[in-house]
Amino acid sequence: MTQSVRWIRNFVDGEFADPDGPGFPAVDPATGAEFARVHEADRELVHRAVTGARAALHNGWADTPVRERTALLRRAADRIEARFEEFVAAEVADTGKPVTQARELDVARAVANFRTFADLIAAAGQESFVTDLPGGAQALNYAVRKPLGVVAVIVPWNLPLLLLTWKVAPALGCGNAVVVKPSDQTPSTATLLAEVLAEVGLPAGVYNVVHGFGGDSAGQYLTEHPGIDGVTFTGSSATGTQVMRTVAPRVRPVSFELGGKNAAIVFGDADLDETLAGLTRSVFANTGQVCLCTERVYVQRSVFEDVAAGLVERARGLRLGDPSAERTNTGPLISPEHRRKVLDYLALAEEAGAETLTGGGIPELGPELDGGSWLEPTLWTGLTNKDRPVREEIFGPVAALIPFDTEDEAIALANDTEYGLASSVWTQDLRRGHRVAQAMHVGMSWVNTWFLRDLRSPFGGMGLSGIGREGGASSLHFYTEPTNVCVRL
Ligand SMILES: NC(=O)c1ccc[n+]([C@@H]2O[C@H](COP(=O)([O-])OP(=O)(O)OC[C@H]3O[C@@H](n4cnc5c(N)ncnc54)[C@H](O)[C@@H]3O)[C@@H](O)[C@H]2O)c1
Ligand SMILES: O=C/C=C/C=C(\O)C(=O)O
Repeated sequence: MTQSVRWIRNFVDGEFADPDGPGFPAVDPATGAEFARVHEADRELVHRAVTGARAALHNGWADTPVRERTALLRRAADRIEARFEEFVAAEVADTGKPVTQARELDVARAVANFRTFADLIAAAGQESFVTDLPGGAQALNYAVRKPLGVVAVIVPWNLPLLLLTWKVAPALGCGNAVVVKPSDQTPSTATLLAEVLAEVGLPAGVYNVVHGFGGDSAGQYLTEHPGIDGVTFTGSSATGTQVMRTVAPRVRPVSFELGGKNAAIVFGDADLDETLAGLTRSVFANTGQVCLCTERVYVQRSVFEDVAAGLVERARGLRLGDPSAERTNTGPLISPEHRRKVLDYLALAEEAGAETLTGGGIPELGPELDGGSWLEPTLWTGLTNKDRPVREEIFGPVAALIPFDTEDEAIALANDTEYGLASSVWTQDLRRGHRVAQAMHVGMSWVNTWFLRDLRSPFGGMGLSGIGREGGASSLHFYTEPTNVCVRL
């Protein structure tokens, strides 16, 4: 008897939609096994999603009172909590990440994203000014913010639910309708979120999911659709360039969270244990597949050997294995193709004369897992800022350790990049911590910590790392259009 196939479905205009065709596989990166099929949205279904979203806006969603919208966001948070383990299982199946991380980061942040924006939107005021005119007259200037409209939401595969809800929560809370295009590699939680939003009463057409790929597929059909009022995109810088080119003719606003080549600077006075713990997270979290991850570690020469030895010890202590095991803290890369890309950088590093302090190969984890996209956590020395593995984003569990002597030299080395996303500075001299953190050409700079988040603060990067910011008022500004009214009194 043929085993029945489980399908991951599109969600359009309030209903699940199953276009004809073979679909594409949903694969568990930990084992390499296909566990479901995904219905691929065609151009017609994307068109239905965009036009249905527009209709939903005009059928009342855009005029829904703020308190109703924020109450719905809170219900969504509560419902995700009620179905927490379903979301964890879906995220682990798609990404192979450890169940402990999916619980503590990915799904927990989805709940926090909805609650944070419910609070922020409920409390948001409007800008207004009393304008003094010559002769004692006055005018009143006030801005009313209206929804941007139909927003294309395109997200990557590394933190699928976290990044999806980081966009959808403020977008819906501000009265927009969204058409979501998840990564083809991590389709599950976007569809599960569709169930939840329908359960909590979101009107049909306000949240839509179209599955597929980028170019010549759902991603491109969506961004080139004339019915889109804006695009919020998180992904690689190269794709960001393509998306920007696609929407340019219609001058649509874009919010871009793109790639990075993030640096850490470790000064000789840093607290060694705290720094090693922080760097182990910043280099190897999510198997190095976090946009904020550190791939360049600049260490003051006086402590270089101690930091290198300590990081090697911690890298070797990471526990790769069955994602469902509580002891596992490191998963696979997302796919064989991505692992091939990271392995190519390992080869480039060897050619450039790197010394591999630890890792550099494919671990043997036993027959259950050897079909997965596993890679040993890897650290190099012997590279410089001129080498491609130090200049280009790798997006894997690898980092180059490079010595420096002076503060000015460290700042120059860290800023020597076309990216500008994140950095971390490790020192017990907090005046130096503030000074160096502010000298970084990045959107986010941490001191003696990493990836510590206040969701009200601006998140994002500059240069090749993106356009605009998300979080707090930054999100509310992107997902609304202000009209300033001036009344002569
Ligand atoms: N700055 C951030 O906050 C942040 C967060 C996570 C990941 N990222 C970046 O994302 C990258 C890894 O994710 P990825 O491999 O999924 O990125 P990607 O750019 O390949 O894909 C991202 C999304 O865009 C879609 N897409 C691809 N081509 C498209 C096109 N022409 N038109 C419309 N959509 C298209 C993909 O299907 C996917 O859903 C890394 O570069 C990482 O740095 C950045
Ligand atoms: O991989 C990128 C991580 C992005 C994280 C956030 O957008 C966040 O913490 O809000």
